[in-house]
Amino acid sequence: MKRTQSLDTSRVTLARGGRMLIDGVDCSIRSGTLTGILGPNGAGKSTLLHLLAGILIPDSGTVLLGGVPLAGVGRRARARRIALVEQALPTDVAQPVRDLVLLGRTPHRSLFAADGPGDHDAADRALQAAGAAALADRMYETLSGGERQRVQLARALAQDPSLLLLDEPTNHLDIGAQLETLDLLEKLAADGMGIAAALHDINHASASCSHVIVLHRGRVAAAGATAAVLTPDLIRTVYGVDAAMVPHPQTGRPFIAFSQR
Ligand SMILES: Nc1ncnc2c1ncn2[C@@H]1O[C@H](COP(=O)(O)OP(=O)(O)OP(=O)(O)O)[C@@H](O)[C@H]1O
Repeated sequence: MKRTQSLDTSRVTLARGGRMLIDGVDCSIRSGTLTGILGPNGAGKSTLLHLLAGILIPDSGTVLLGGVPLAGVGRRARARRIALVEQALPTDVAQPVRDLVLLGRTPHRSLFAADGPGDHDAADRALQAAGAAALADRMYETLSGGERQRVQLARALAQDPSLLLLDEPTNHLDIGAQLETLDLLEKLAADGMGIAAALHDINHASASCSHVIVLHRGRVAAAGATAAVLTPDLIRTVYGVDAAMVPHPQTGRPFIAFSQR
């Protein structure tokens, strides 16, 4: 079981070029939950993830890690608790996959120490969990987009974080790999990790996320338990499309059929 951990934002704002990208956002990511961050293109999903990861500093408001201002947590201490898988994956990394995944262990080692057996075990477990074990000896730059996605997830898991932030983690993946990834995220959350994932596929959120935060033009349009938040009204307001909900024939969870208004 992971150490209990939380990320909270309180009235967080960020402006760029005279525009509010994030405008007074309050949100919470809790241990043991898988939270989908939803919203149309440009709504602020990636920006919010970067604020939660401490990569961007808010203009006003606070981000709290376990109740402590994130701004005061050092980089290594932060990296021991929070891992981020970015949307734009690097392509020009001339490195074997195993070495790249081992980089996830850096925050856990003393500054100039070499990788120990524990680090190699953690990297192997992460590669296995992310479905990337067969890629361990490949050069990263020769991988396909979907293979890179798995390897970056493995690097983040090797970091052994309490909080995992992912920007469109099913991007580039075929349907089988998408479902495997969502299943893995659900299992990690059930095991105590706090996970937030920006998702475009609302049905992925409906099927897998315990909670959702729906952003619209940099603000929270709605947040809470997934089934309560994802209503046809909300979807119409935020995405401008009609939505009909039916129970999924296998899981019983809401399945959403979309149509243009
Ligand atoms: N450095 C910047 N300067 C100016 N505008 C920016 C900057 N970074 C992001 N933006 C704008 O902020 C808005 C939010 O961007 P963000 O990437 O967070 O959206 P998103 O919800 O992740 O979008 P998508 O679904 O398209 O990935 C967009 O309109 C984007 O153009």
